[in-house]
Amino acid sequence: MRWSPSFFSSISKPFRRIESPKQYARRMAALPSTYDGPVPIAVIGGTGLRELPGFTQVASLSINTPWGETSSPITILHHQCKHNDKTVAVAFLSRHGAHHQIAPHEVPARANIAALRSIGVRSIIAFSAVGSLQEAIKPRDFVIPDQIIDRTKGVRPWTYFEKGIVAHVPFGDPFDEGIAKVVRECGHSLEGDGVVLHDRGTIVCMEGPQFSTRAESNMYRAWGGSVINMSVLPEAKLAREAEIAYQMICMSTDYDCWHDSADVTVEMVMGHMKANSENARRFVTAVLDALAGEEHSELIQAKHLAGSIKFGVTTPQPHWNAEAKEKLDWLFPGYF
Ligand SMILES: CSC[C@H]1O[C@H](OP(=O)(O)O)[C@H](O)[C@@H]1O
Ligand SMILES: Nc1ncnc2[nH]cnc12
Repeated sequence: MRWSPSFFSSISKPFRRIESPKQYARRMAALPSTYDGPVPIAVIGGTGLRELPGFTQVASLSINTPWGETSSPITILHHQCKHNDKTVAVAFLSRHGAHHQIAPHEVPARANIAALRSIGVRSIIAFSAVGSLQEAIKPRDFVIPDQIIDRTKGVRPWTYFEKGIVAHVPFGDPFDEGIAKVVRECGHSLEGDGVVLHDRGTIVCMEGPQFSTRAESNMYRAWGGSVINMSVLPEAKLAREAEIAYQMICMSTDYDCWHDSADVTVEMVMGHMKANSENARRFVTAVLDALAGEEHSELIQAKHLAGSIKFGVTTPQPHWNAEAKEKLDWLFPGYF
């Protein structure tokens, strides 16, 4: 069997021994633990995407935030751009941990987003395995969602503004249209080459970890849902509060349970992820190539969001709780 670099590390190398936590820790420890250069873009990997093979790992950062530790070390990858031969640094974080040991409701999203911001990240491309709620969105199709319906149950911490400092941010368009436009162009450039892309869609974020009942699945369809996952929230809300441009790329892995075909199982999700791994790898590479272009330098710095949170804070500064302020100062150094 010929070996080829694979996007989904463990599942797509069935004959390779699964790396133990100790071996992973040793591999990470061998990398430098600091990185000096700018890192404006991050990729958050989800189910089946725990690393980004094919990119050179140059550092592994362990960042402890006021909201705890991140899901996994943040690896810094060097990416050689196709168009201008420029090398860009990209941060990578595995949402469910290096060994998929973190359940959707346990993901430390506040720590993840805060840590990424602390190293300079201002744009996030988040990957997710999703169930399809529409016949036209077939397993292995990609969807670039533009709306979200929140069906989480309030068990996940979802804001940085609490305990004495109140703020409200606009969330009418939960994803970043500027980044989405680039992502859609990249997806379309790969069409006809095995990639099928749906430009828009509403993603339902359910609590999990159990999949939906058939009645729920049918209700989400009646609401106009296109796809369903367990992880776009609170990630997208926290990114907005942190003034980070955020866009999710969804890959359909099943028809959820509303469909006549077999009910969704983890095996089904993993099977489709594995089968489409090369397309997903090409998609993310194309997006990173495009975003590295000079014409997108303001976009990836999220200049359009910079300073926006200041208009959302309703608590007058003299009344701020000292502990809450200390945490916010970590997120926004020198800002307030
Ligand atoms: C293993 S199926 C359910 C699981 O898959 C998705 O994960 P992610 O969004 O991180 O790719 C979904 O949200 C659930 O967490
Ligand atoms: N059917 C489904 N429901 C929720 N999350 C999912 N992730 C992948 N498939 C899913």
